[in-house]
Amino acid sequence: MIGAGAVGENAADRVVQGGLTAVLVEAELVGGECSYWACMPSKALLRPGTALHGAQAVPGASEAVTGTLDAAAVLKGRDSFTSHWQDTNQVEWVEGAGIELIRGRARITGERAVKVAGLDGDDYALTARHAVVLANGSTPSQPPVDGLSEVEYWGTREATSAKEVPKRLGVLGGGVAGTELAQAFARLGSAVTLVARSGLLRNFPAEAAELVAAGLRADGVELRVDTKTRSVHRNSDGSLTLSLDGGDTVTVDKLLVSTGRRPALDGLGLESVGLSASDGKPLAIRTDPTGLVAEAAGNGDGPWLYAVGDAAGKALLTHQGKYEARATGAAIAARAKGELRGEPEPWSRYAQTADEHAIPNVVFTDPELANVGRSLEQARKDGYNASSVELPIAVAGSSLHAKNYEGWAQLVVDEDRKVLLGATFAGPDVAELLHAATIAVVGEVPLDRLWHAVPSYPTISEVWLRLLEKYGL
Ligand SMILES: Cc1cc2nc3c(=O)[nH]c(=O)nc-3n(C[C@H](O)[C@H](O)[C@H](O)COP(=O)(O)OP(=O)(O)OC[C@H]3O[C@@H](n4cnc5c(N)ncnc54)[C@H](O)[C@@H]3O)c2cc1C
Ligand SMILES: NC(=O)c1ccc[n+]([C@@H]2O[C@H](COP(=O)([O-])OP(=O)(O)OC[C@H]3O[C@@H](n4cnc5c(N)ncnc54)[C@H](O)[C@@H]3O)[C@@H](O)[C@H]2O)c1
Repeated sequence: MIGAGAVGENAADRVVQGGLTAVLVEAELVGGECSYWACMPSKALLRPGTALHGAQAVPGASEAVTGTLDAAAVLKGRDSFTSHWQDTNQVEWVEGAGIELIRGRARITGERAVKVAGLDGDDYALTARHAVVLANGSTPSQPPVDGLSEVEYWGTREATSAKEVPKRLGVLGGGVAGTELAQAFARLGSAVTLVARSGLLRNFPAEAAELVAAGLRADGVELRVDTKTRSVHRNSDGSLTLSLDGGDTVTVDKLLVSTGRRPALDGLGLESVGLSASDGKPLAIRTDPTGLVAEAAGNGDGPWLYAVGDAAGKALLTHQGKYEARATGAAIAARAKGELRGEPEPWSRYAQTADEHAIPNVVFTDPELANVGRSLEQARKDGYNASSVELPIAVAGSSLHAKNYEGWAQLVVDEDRKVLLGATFAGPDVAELLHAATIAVVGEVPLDRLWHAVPSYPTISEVWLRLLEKYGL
């Protein structure tokens, strides 16, 4: 396994559980991006603000919570969630799971052959008996903004590990990372301006994204959407000035650039197994449902090169990468034992079938945005005879949850089979509603049976009943 992030760890674990041996090669910290610079620290920065705002929205409790966030305590809590950027516990887990660890940077030198430049100064040449798995994550993209490469700016690593809260923070990019971190820092006390060349959270239904935008505005974030950033320059006092299309400028003390990520495929030696970039585009790979890399030399004769998680580029999310890793690890072990030949059955334990139908996504802003499966547009594009039903979330559970609760929900229905293709919820604390939708999509639960899944009264889940009623059940 090249890369000991959450995904590599899971692939190695499954392989060992399947009776094989596994070596994890890690160039930085065991646990990867999610543990130290992504999911965990960003959620640790967001959660205190959500808890405080949640209490402030409940009459009776709001009178008791009249202060603001303690930024120093929030940063301290974040430090604890990242184990102070030490991977001792994760290394213990790896050893306990019977997995070998080599610290160093790996590259592929041929079929089943990996060379590691060890952090101890030694080189290691490894030959896999069965498989090599790319689980080495993704790298941030740098947008083509004049002057950006000449100034110091924050990526998500610097933002999630920040030791201080900047007075003025600029955020470039209106995706998930930009939106979450803009709100986290606004609530910690920064004056935040978020510049997005298109809208905010464009991959989600507009009604849901608009609720998040309203939440950010309420926290004082200045949103400059549909605005291109032309250039950036550094001023003599160290601040940075962004020049926007239309002539406006924004001056900030720190600039976070969060304009997407792509699989980290450069410098991995993939050209040695016939995989190279063409037409001036970055190298891209395709994987089958077991994670097997298409067109890698030798994969046709005896499957050996797999990619999972961010490196595979199907879904840049920890939980989905770990799911891919479980399927791939199981497939490698089964192929080694001759229990699996060719492609596996969809929805079997060797196949990453949910990647095609049900990727759950939560944006941990306040309000939250939670989504699984296909949007109406995607469903129609993919050839489904799809319809949708949507509603504001206004049930007894939501009105009890917070004063002036505002939320929105949508179900996307396959009209031919009368099953759900997707669902979206936006509103305070809707993330926990998502798994019910994921189960309904993965289980292809017929709507007339879903009707019998009665939501408890008074919970926010009662919106399910309202949606099904509006659909006509
Ligand atoms: C700010 C932010 C917040 C996020 N929040 C969430 C969230 O809340 N929920 C969620 O599901 N996802 C979230 N994500 C996405 C999530 O972090 C990734 O999907 C996840 O980390 C991918 O795991 P991975 O194991 O594939 O890659 P990584 O975690 O990147 O691990 C890859 C590992 O490979 C190592 N490596 C790379 N190249 C080599 C090499 N040549 N040799 C040896 N080792 C190598 C790296 O050092 C790294 O440790 C967030 C991302 C960001 C940026
Ligand atoms: N809660 C979560 O699960 C969570 C949180 C943060 C990040 N992530 C994952 O990490 C990955 C990276 O996050 P992200 O927000 O950087 O990526 P993203 O793909 O979600 O958003 C990137 C944003 O940058 C914009 N952009 C791209 N090029 C630009 C340019 N040249 N100028 C201006 N804007 C530009 C895009 O329009 C988009 O709005 C995502 O794939 C996401 O799935 C997940």
